[in-house]
Amino acid sequence: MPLAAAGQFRATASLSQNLLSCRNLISKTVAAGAKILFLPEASDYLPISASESLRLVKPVEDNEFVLGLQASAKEHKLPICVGIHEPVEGGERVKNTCVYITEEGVISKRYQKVHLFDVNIESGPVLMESRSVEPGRSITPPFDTPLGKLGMLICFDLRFPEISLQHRRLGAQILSYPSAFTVPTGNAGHWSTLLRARAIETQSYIIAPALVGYHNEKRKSYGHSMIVGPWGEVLGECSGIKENAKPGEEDGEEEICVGEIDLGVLERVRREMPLLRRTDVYGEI
Ligand SMILES: O=C(O)CNC(=O)[C@H](CS)NC(=O)CCC(=O)C(=O)O
Repeated sequence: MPLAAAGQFRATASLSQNLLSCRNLISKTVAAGAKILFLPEASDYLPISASESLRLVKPVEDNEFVLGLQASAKEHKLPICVGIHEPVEGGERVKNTCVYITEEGVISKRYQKVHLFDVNIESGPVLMESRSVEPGRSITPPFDTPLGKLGMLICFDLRFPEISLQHRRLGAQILSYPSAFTVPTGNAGHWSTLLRARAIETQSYIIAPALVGYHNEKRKSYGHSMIVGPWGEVLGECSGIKENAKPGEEDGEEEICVGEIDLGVLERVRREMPLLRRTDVYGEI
């Protein structure tokens, strides 16, 4: 059965350093024999502020990180699905997107994050993503990949079951959630609980590559990249941020986890437990 890989690393504001980390993840993916590599949200750079993001953002044609990944995808005939930033024309904000790079090294699909992470939690985190990011307005319908039909979502989208159910209705078999999950929400169990819930209720494979460790003085991520099967079982998981991690330390090793994507298992789960909606009772959600 074909394997999917989810890659995990500690992104910084350096595109060239992040490319080196991702190239290392590509080598590990090729060595493991996996057929697609999924990389986290904001793999190109994790900015310390909105102004740094505006300074670093470039169209994909000029983005050394994306161009580097495209070359590697082509070299290894390895499709790569990766979270990046893209400019908004004449705007003061950027797009938080996920692009699918084919084994020919071509960007064939793109999704712009629809739900933005604006939170103010007393015990942390305080993040206002909408200050620097323009929200997307549409779903990218599920499309064919060597592993099955893929629906692309991003991080905070994970908390909104409606969008994943819509992907299922449109034919998705695999949902990807490239992420940079915060440590407090991860520690509260939200990450693994929500990923497994989305897998169980959509009866789909969930692939969730995540950033890990300290990105700068102010920002750190939870890690625990995960691949979950349509029965809710965790097929592969990376390690989490170290308990005593400090900014600037090499606390986020590059790591992949893999999972077998077996569409026969998926069809069986869907056949054995049909989830027929009672929209006559509660309407289409
Ligand atoms: O685009 C960038 O620069 C990076 N983007 C992110 O890190 C985003 C927005 S701040 N992070 C999340 O959505 C975390 C959600 C989360 O942690 C939760 O739902 O609990």
